[in-house]
Amino acid sequence: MSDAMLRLVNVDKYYGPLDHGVAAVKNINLEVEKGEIIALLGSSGCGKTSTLRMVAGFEAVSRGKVFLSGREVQNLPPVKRNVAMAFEGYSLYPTVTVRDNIAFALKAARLPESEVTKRVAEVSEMLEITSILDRFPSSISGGQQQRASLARALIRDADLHLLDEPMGQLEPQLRTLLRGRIKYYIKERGLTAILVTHDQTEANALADRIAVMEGGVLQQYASPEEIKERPANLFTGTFVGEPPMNVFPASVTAAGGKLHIDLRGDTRGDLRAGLDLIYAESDFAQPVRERMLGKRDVVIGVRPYAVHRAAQGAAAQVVANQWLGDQSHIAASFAGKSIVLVEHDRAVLSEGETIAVEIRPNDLHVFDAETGMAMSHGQELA
Ligand SMILES: Nc1ncnc2c1ncn2[C@@H]1O[C@H](COP(=O)(O)OP(=O)(O)OP(=O)(O)O)[C@@H](O)[C@H]1O
Repeated sequence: MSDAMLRLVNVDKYYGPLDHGVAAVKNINLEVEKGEIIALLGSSGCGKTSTLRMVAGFEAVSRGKVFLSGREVQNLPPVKRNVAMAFEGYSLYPTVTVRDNIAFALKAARLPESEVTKRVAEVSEMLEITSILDRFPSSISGGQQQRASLARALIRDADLHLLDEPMGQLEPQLRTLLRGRIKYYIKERGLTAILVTHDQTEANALADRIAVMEGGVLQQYASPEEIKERPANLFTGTFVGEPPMNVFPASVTAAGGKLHIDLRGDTRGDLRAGLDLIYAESDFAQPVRERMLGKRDVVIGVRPYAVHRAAQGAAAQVVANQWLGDQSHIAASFAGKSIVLVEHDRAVLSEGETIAVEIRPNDLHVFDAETGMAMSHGQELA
């Protein structure tokens, strides 16, 4: 057996009868090593909170096993699992001050007074709540309550820290500041944490590995870089990355030493239909080429920052050009759909202007149109 801090083995969650109720989590397998920060990332209803609550013990596991620090815990109540939690709605005790709320677990564990004082000061400074320590929960804002609740969880010695949207109520500037500090705090103390978020920037900034979920199914579990560079399927490819990956249904054929990637246009509206991207066969490594040719229907994906304007490119008409202060986002009609380009300089382009865009072989992600699974990334097989 591995010595992972947390191990989920074939875990299902049904609300209602097994196999017939609402299937919120389907056959999840996940391992978290000691000292790791993991983000459960996905859109609303994908099952991330249900997963976290099963680990905490607030929701019963319908099927499968949960191991924490080597112990099988799925039948143990939350207090027996040695996990610390900051959950939305997991409220502070209203009758004691913020300071006593934060210190509660340490006092219960009979830590020396000086140690409690030191730790409360550290975590409060880190989360910018020192000035409200003597207030009662009812007299502080939602964002302050959230930080107090986070402090109460982070201060604890526990095998695992579970944080459900811990910064959901904070304004963007504060979130950005605290993200870095929370990561440092967790890493410095060697804590192991699972964070639930629907915010990919937060997941990328905080997590060592991201578990991307959709429809109750774990889609990919990998480092932020790996997920960006080698998305396991079309869902992960288009869900992670901002702006999202451009995707085009296509078919691939070879003739006369050339590889034709025929992007099938969407012929509705006044967008142009279809476009044939032509490459030399030798532009692609043989295994990649063979895999592409072996499938009738594929989906081609290319990240917005990998779409370049070039003298010899395929025609696209600019629909919008936005300067965001540090990069330009250009949307253009292309191959009967639209394509987005990101450029680091301020692009001087007006609506309706024709540009030529180039998509390099090394930047192509190819997915199986039928299953959505990745087939290749650039010159490597998936
Ligand atoms: N108590 C419940 N009873 C019945 N169905 C539930 C219950 N809690 C959650 N669900 C359903 O289970 C699925 C997964 O919900 P879950 O809360 O785990 O998703 P989530 O990804 O955390 O979403 P959010 O970000 O909106 O909290 C959803 O379809 C949801 O409607």
